[in-house]
Amino acid sequence: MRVAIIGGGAIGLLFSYYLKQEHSVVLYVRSHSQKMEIEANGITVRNQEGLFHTYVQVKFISEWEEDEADLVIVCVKQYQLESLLKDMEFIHGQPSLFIQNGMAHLNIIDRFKLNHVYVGSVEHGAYRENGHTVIHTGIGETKLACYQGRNQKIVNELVQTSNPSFRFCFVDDYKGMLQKKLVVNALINPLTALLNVENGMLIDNPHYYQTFTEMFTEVSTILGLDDEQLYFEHARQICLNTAHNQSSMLKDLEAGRETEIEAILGYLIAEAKRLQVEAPLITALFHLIKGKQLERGGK
Ligand SMILES: NC(=O)C1=CN([C@@H]2O[C@H](COP(=O)(O)OP(=O)(O)OC[C@H]3O[C@@H](n4cnc5c(N)ncnc54)[C@H](OP(=O)(O)O)[C@@H]3O)[C@@H](O)[C@H]2O)C=CC1
Ligand SMILES: CC(C)(CO)C(=O)C(=O)O
Repeated sequence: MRVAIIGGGAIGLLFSYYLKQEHSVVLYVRSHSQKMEIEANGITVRNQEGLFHTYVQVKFISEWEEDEADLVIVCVKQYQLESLLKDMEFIHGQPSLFIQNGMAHLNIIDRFKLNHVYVGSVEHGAYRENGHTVIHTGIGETKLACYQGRNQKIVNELVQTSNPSFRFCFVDDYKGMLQKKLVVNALINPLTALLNVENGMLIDNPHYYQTFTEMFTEVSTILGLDDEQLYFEHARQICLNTAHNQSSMLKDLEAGRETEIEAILGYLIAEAKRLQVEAPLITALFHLIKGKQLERGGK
């Protein structure tokens, strides 16, 4: 399959490396220096087993040619999506997979009226060390679901990608899949970022855990979750499994980057308003994260 990957960040590099093993991959980046770096060094992945390299074709996003891919995997952050889709009208007709955390990207996708859309929930952990190196910190799987249109052949080709360190699995219910990840990110990311603690501390410290459970009550009410216990246990378990990780939001704040707070709590607050449900705790956390971003020179 011909796969186009947009964005050479942590996830874009990770997907490029693993998918290159079985597919034809073109990685689209926007900076000249990153293009040169990848052309010179290839892509390097570091995981528990060592350092691995591969070479992929790399192009500027401005060099996109129509019908160049069977599947476009969009690996930019949620807050970068709108301007990408505005600039790249030509990808609108192509089967595309969006892997952003949170659920706010669905509103953006809806506005652009794309034809064949898959959404994904990435359970890997990764961060970019430099323009061509990604550290694969946690091996999980990528869940895929159909959002608009359906081309089972494309999904099957990904599901059949056989590397045990990079599995895909198809799920029927896109909403349940995204909500499950949203609950995890809503409970873990803002609290760890504000408290400056590793994920496991939210369970170990009884005061933080109390807040974690109160946040869950608010999130669950907004999302109207049926099987509350299942969602709560899932989030608690991820916290334990990633006990020594720093959440992506904590890392973003520390590095002075914009966070994905709008995609996570911003989405939930908008839902709460729409449903006329009170959400004082997550609203406070939302503003505290926005405040921290401002303090560090962001928006
Ligand atoms: N990292 C992780 O472990 C996980 C991430 N995710 C999700 O994956 C998404 C991507 O995350 P991550 O890879 O960490 O983020 P990064 O910030 O590392 O990567 C985003 C990349 O997109 C590039 N980009 C932005 N706009 C454009 C554009 N118009 N054209 C071309 N490239 C563009 C950026 O380029 P530049 O470098 O030039 O700014 C950057 O390299 C997020 O939404 C996140 O929620 C989900 C699960 C785990
Ligand atoms: C699962 C978790 C919370 C792991 O840190 C994550 O997805 C993130 O940090 O964004």
